[in-house]
Amino acid sequence: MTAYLIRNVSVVGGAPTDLLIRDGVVAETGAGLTAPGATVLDATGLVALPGLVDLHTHLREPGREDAETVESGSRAAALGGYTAVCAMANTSPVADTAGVVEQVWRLGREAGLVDVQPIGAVTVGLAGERLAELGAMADSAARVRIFSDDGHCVADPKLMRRALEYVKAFDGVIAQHAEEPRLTEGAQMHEGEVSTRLGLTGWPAVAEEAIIARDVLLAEHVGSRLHICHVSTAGSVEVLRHAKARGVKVTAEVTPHHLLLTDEKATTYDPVYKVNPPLRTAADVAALRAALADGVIDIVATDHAPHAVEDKECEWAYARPGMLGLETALSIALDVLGPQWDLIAERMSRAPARIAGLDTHGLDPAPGVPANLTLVDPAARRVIEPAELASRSRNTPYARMTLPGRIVATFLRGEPTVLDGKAVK
Ligand SMILES: NC(=O)N[C@@H](CC(=O)O)C(=O)O
Ligand SMILES: [Zn+2]
Ligand SMILES: [Zn+2]
Repeated sequence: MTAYLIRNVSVVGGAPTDLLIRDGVVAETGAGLTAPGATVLDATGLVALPGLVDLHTHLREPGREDAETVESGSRAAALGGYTAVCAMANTSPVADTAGVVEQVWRLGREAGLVDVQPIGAVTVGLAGERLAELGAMADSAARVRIFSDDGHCVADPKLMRRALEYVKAFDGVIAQHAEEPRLTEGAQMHEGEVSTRLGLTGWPAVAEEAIIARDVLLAEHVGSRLHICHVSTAGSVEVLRHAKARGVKVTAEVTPHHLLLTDEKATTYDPVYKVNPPLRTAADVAALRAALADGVIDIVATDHAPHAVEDKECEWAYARPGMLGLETALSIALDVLGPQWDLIAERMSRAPARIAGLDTHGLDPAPGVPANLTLVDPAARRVIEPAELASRSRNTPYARMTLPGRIVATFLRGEPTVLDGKAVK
């Protein structure tokens, strides 16, 4: 194993120091380190963060390998500064058995670019009718702890209650895609002034807020852990604030796109802006940013949702919802939050690692800590070229935008997965 001596790096925004990485861990830190035989990286001006952890990634394998594979998604993740991703269960077949979650887990290990932690489905086939074999997935080699029907809402309150009760035994968590389906039939975009103007069927904020309100009450009743996927409205933030004040064990995520973009984008009719939940109003964006700063929203999660060209470059009504996220998330966070490195480390690495129970991730670089980390150049600016992305898909809403920050290197257990901004394998 090669040792790496990273010189003059700011650890989570602190004063420049050296980091020696050896045998998979951070061996030493301090000014003026020497290490004969180590590969030296001059990191002057760079910031070291604990490797980013994404709680919400769609890898599309098995089933839609044309849109993404575990390997291509892992490479996109590493290039985005991630060392671990949680892979959503809405694959084909659905990840609702020990067999499928073990397959995804093994493919992740073989790719070896990030740790891929499979998420298991809550219900068989995501159909919302019968609970999947949650215990078998938890006991499998993949050690599943997060369960989600993402893409669909667990709409039946009785099933949701039973799922929450079931995962309590092994400290699991149910990650809910909060969407009351009866309120979003035929929905194409956020219900509001813009949808009225465009004559498109709306997806009202209350469809999200009603499910979150119900589920925080259920989680409180049962005493289980609940996680809310892709929170998108100001009203949801108020429900979560209330629940957290009562001590409910609820955590919540916001996506980079909901922190930056609004429903005005729909006026272009470009389906790249079609996403679920939909882009909301500027007032929602402001409330989400404030909630991320004050902790009512715990984490940024990408909801990286690759789609093949034919599913995206068509009429708005026929396009699949979803956007790429892994390769641009840190840049959007930098744009939105500025260089608040401790906050970025907390919301994009430490807190998601805690929620997922990934105890070798989300740890600030310090002696003895597993060397899962990323080096960011905050001064760099880059133009997003869809054709240059490592993802197999091209549906980024940031095409040709100039964004701040660049991932220079990523280390997974002491081995570089990215060097000089390029994937090592
Ligand atoms: N976010 C999306 O718009 N799409 C996701 C599903 C989901 O996250 O709900 C997908 O799988 O494509
Ligand atoms: Zn979802
Ligand atoms: Zn999703």
